[in-house]
Amino acid sequence: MTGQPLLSVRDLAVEFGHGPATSRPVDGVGFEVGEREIVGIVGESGCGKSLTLLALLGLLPSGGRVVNGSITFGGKDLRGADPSVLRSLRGRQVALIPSDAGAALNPVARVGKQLRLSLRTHHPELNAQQRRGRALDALRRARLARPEQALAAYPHELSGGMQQRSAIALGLQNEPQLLLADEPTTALDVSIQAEILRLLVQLRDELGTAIVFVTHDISTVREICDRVVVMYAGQVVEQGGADEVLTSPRHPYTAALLGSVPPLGGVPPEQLETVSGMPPDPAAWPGGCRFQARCRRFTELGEPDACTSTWPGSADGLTVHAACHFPLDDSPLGHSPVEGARR
Ligand SMILES: Nc1ncnc2c1ncn2[C@@H]1O[C@H](COP(=O)(O)OP(=O)(O)OP(=O)(O)O)[C@@H](O)[C@H]1O
Repeated sequence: MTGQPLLSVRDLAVEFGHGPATSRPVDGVGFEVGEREIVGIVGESGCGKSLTLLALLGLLPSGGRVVNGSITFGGKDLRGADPSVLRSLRGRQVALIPSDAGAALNPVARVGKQLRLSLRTHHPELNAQQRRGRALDALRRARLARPEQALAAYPHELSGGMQQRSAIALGLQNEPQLLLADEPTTALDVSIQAEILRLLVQLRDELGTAIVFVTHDISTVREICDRVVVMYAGQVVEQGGADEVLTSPRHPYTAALLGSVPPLGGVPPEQLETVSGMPPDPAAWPGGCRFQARCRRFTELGEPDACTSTWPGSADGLTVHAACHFPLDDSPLGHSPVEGARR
């Protein structure tokens, strides 16, 4: 990344509950997103990916609060920002696309009306005809085959893929600088998933929108992301260029995650690796490295004290190399010394 990042997150922490019932599912997350960059946040279910995105926009679920860290977007501090500032930012400069397009679209309003309403909020200077034109353009840009028809349709009259394209059109029609996409393809068929991923890359190329793409599926990161942030148990354990991290992972967790997907372009092995065991509980994080209980390298090295006593990441959460006391060397992936158990 050259120059100032568009988005900079440092040491972000989110808590729920109080007293002994306090949990901290996001605990010291740091990463940056440059202009026009596609950054993938990847990790198993429950590692804190969605909460990280929601915290950026001040949209945490009830009871959730940001208790530490900084969020800077376009040079402005978002953590301390007034709710009205965040409201005007959302949909205009930053758009959020959830995994379930149904959640982004109002089921009782025609798609065209929803697009026009959002335009009216963010571009009051446009007249009705201009709004209709812009809405149609947004649907065309999202590659909806029959945009006029989609404009007049209720969401339930559209297929899952068309709904997701409409949600993308809604998110991108105000040409935001940053798009936050939370598992935008999980609810879709595999062939449609690939089309939506291609669409996101095309839109970045056409509009210059930076994208933070959240997924538990590391193979989609391979396809579209410039950089990758690997999260485990509320923390960033590794981040860097997607090619570098995915071909030469340094954190045993990244290597184990990669063992659970077929090799790119290669013949899938008879059995995929999986990461054995369960992640720890956000209400009772273990000391030291949180991956230790599932890490084969920890066992192979005779359970070194460092792993149980000290967090190996950086203090501001911006772990560029692996947050591991005994990272893997730079040998290309193939036979990682740390693999999950066989299924
Ligand atoms: N409303 C809530 N109240 C309390 N804890 C919550 C709440 N929402 C989420 N959590 C906790 O935060 C953890 C992280 O949730 P988050 O949704 O960010 O995970 P994720 O990595 O996005 O998972 P997934 O891939 O399944 O969406 C969860 O495991 C859960 O323990």
